Amino acid sequence: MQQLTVNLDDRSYPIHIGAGLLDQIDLLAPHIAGKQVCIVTDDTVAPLYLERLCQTLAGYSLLPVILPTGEAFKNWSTLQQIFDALLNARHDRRTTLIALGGGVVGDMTGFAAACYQRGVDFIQIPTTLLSQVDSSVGGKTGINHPAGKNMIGAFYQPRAVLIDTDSLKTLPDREVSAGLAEIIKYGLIRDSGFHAWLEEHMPSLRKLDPALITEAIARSCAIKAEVVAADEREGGVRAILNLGHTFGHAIEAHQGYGTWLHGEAVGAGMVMALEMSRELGWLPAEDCRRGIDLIARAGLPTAPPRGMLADDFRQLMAVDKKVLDGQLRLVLLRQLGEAVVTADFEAAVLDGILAGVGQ
Ligand SMILES: NC(=O)c1ccc[n+]([C@@H]2O[C@H](COP(=O)([O-])OP(=O)(O)OC[C@H]3O[C@@H](n4cnc5c(N)ncnc54)[C@H](O)[C@@H]3O)[C@@H](O)[C@H]2O)c1
Ligand SMILES: O=C(O)C(=O)C[C@@H](O)[C@H](O)[C@H](O)COP(=O)(O)O
Ligand SMILES: [Zn+2]
Repeated sequence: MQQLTVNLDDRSYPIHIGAGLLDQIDLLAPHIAGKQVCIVTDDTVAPLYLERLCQTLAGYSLLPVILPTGEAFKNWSTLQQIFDALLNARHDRRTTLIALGGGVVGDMTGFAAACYQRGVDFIQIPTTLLSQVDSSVGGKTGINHPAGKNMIGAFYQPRAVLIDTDSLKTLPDREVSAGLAEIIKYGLIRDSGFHAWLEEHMPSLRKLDPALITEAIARSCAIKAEVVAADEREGGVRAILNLGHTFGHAIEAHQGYGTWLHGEAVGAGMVMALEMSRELGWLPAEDCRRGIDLIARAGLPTAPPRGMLADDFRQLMAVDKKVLDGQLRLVLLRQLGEAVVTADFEAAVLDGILAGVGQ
């Protein structure tokens, strides 16, 4: 088992990574203050892992809450189901919420924990590759709005993150590719050596080779933990974790949440960001080609959906959370492994990128 730490002073927390961790009560118990535990999951993950987690937590008073699966349900009415269950079962301020599932369950459980009785503890047990390398770490929680992704939420850190790599065995290939999008992101924004390592091992990573995927998870979590520790509430550098997301979130909202997976939209969005960085004369053409090749080799889309027009992008990108005083800011690359967050680009270059969409 490996352990990393997200360093945030008195709110620091461990990330445990290994096989079979779902059975290890000693990793969970230190982070559960009271007797009440509410396990939030979805109706795909529940039949796979809920029973096992309940057995691990047999000494506690357990309240399972099973939400409908998918991005389309990351909204107010699903969130309300969590509050209803907690109130009906008289959970008090010492309750601990546990998110057992992918990023949708994690984001909603974290937001519920941030709001319930003005804040209770929560633990992340991520079960998708994407949630293991990204969403379970860093404390961004929230729900979608029809007008834009993750528009309502809070920064609220978990007490611990427990990554059981065995849970990946049941993950569909399409979800593996979606997770690889965020892994590729880390190399592109922060670590060219990691990018080269991913180029070398992509076929085995897609097959979830146990040693390699564990290393990819640990390296990804280490980068995310470092960026979050430097800038918890995205006042500056944390925004580099948004590479491809301004385009990607627009794709998700335009297509209808859940039609394109988050990771797929980020894959296509990163291609747009890479191409824009090259067109600005910042990113060498060879680096751009390598980035796009790796995204394609991960089984991800490299172009936005047909039929999504430049104006669709413009409208949805205008509500991106990085927009300040009406000015769009994008995450772009100077070279492989070095990202910048900037509004300082020629509008014509973005026009050129958007002129190519819709075909
Ligand atoms: N908070 C953050 O920092 C952050 C970072 C990245 C993404 N996100 C959010 O995370 C969400 C995407 O997360 P996701 O890709 O995990 O999607 P998801 O939660 O929808 O899970 C994907 C699918 O896999 C299923 N599943 C989960 N674990 C499984 C397993 N072990 N075996 C089989 N099936 C399993 C789920 O039921 C679902 O159908 C988006 O809403 C995105 O905005 C948040
Ligand atoms: O943790 C972050 O910061 C990220 O930006 C990680 C992203 O992968 C993730 O999709 C996040 O939810 C996007 O945040 P948002 O603030 O753009 O909604
Ligand atoms: Zn993301």
